Amino acid sequence: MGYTAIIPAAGLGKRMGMDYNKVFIRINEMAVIQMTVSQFEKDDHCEAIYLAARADEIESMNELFSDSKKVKGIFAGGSERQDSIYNVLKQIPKCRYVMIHDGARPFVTKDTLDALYESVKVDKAVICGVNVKDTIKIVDDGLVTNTVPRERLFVVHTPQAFDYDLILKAHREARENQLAVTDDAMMVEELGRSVSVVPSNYDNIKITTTEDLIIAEAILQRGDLG
Ligand SMILES: Nc1ccn([C@@H]2O[C@H](COP(=O)(O)OP(=O)(O)OP(=O)(O)O)[C@@H](O)[C@H]2O)c(=O)n1
Ligand SMILES: O=P(O)(O)OC[C@@H](O)[C@@H](O)[C@@H](O)CO
Repeated sequence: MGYTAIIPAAGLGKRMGMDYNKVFIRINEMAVIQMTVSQFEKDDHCEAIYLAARADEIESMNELFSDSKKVKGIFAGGSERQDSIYNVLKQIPKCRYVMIHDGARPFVTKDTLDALYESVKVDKAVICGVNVKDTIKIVDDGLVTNTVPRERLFVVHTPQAFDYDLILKAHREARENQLAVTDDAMMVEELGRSVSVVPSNYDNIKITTTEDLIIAEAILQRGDLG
């Protein structure tokens, strides 16, 4: 038994400042979204991939993945990331486990996918991330009010892996309660359910601003992505 991947790619990429969606930016001839999807194509545990795309980009997305054996559906996204994911979740065939992964994170590795997959079979809700490298302070009106002990601080990445029934319920309740979230695990936390954590790595960046494109080129040039 494997998992189904849900990849939201229906954003605007406003912070990238380009006049098109950042997931279509090509680095070394390959669009970011193609790189992201290829990491799941290579993973034997991944049984199917579903994407969320902006309504006017579904056709281009279909063309990009017309030869894919695993991309089984591309659905219209919504106005927020969580709307895009819900729209996919409610339309896909019921499955045991899902991994939800940003279309804009092309460097997820097999190690991270394996750690999430092994853990979700036991824990039902699992995220990945890395330790904070910098000192973190709370600043109010330009003044430091607190320095937060960083040992317990974690930078959260995707994929996030869930039991399908649990994440569907979490999304439904979040919608009912108009809960705005920045990741999927927050909705599971809101249900009072525990969420476990496995390591990601510092390469698993989200392509968000132009600086990230320079890092992305460097990672690709290194040529050792797992
Ligand atoms: N309504 C939305 C918003 C975001 N996403 C996707 O969610 C992922 C992570 O979101 P983020 O980096 O915030 O992307 P954008 O919303 O495109 O970026 P920005 O906030 O700069 O516009 C991206 O792959 C993006 O395409 C989505 O599917 N639907
Ligand atoms: O807050 P942003 O819009 O940059 O990103 C939202 C999510 O994609 C992001 O929080 C997850 O990738 C987990 O970090």
